[in-house]
Amino acid sequence: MSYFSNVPQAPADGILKLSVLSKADSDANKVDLGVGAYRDDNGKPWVLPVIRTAEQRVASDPNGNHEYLGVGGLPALTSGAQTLIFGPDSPAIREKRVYTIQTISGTGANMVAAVFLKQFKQPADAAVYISKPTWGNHRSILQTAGHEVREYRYCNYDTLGLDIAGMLADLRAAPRNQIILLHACAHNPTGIDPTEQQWQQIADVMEERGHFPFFDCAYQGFATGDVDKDAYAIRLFVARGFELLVAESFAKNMGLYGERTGCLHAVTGDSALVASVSSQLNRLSRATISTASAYGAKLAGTVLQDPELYREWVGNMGEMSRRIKAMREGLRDRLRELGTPGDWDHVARQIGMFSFTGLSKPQVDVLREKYHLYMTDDGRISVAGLNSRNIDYVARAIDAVVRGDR
Ligand SMILES: Cc1ncc(COP(=O)(O)O)c(C=O)c1O
Repeated sequence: MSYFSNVPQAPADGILKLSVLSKADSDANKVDLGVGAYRDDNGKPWVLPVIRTAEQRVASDPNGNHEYLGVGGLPALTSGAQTLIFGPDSPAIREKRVYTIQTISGTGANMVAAVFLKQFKQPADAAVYISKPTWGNHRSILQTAGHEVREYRYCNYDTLGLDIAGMLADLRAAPRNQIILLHACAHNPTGIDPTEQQWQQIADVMEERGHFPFFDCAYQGFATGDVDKDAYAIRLFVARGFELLVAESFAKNMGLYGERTGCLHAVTGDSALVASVSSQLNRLSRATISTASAYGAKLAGTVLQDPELYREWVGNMGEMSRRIKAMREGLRDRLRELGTPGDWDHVARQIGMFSFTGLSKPQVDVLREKYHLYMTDDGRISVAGLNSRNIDYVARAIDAVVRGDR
């Protein structure tokens, strides 16, 4: 009998399966609205112009690019990332209450946070609460680290808006001192974020119940086009005195998908605790990956540290965000023109890279099989995959399935 005979087949990852199906489809009309990667109007990956400049700078580095960074990562990245998340005037940075470690993109940051929390959470049996729905990998990461995972209500599936009453009720009803995973901005998969006032309500309930905030920030700059506005929730929680963790990814907002560049930030209430917290995060990193990779960190670090490149980056993101908004409004307008049954305003109202269309699994299947249009089974589309050449086709295909095409 094989040593591996007790290994069951793992459930397929929805997004990866979709991307395999889409790659294998050679139809001329194919539209891939699955993966959340930024595309240009020709459907090709868009390399940010500022990253092209950073590439030239890094290539001319006289010290070469193959040096080992050492545990903790590249200081230019970790310090720049700290300012980006917490703001230039952050009390937590000024009072030296933050430790930042470089990670393998946002996924690695989530995993280091999950393992750290499993070892040190108080109480030891605290569960981690995730939004319903959330990024599919959250549950997998948290369970792999050994956490009990529970859900709080988030999406109102009738209006495709935020179920703030349900969310607050679930955070209130949870036992005290639980860990609450929150999307900092541009919620994946729904494209629905709390307003500033709703974030304050969330903070009120979390404070009342002693919950610990664990922010996942994978799309800073994608919600409003402004990195500072998109950090509102995190900065609010810090200003209100919460201790917290933030997982940060540069995959989307710098277009560094393949470089796997990210950070994990820990904010403590007391600077004296940073020494022990950082020693444990360094140990976890050392035990799993030693240290994250250098090249993407140098690119992102260069952009974050150079005021001129930083301004250019903000401009690039503004451009991305305007294009996504135009595509959202374009899709809504076309569906309205076609008289497609249903209220499609939510597509324009939602934010970030993703939208919840409200289409059903059977409708999603017909769109894929008959129209070569790829979206996840829950009806989520990556708006970044729309462009001026495919948007009419997408609207007509959606119109057909909504009217009952099978
Ligand atoms: C909510 C959320 N968190 C984290 C990630 C991790 O991204 P990456 O590991 O590519 O940085 C993603 C990517 O899809 C995401 O949507």
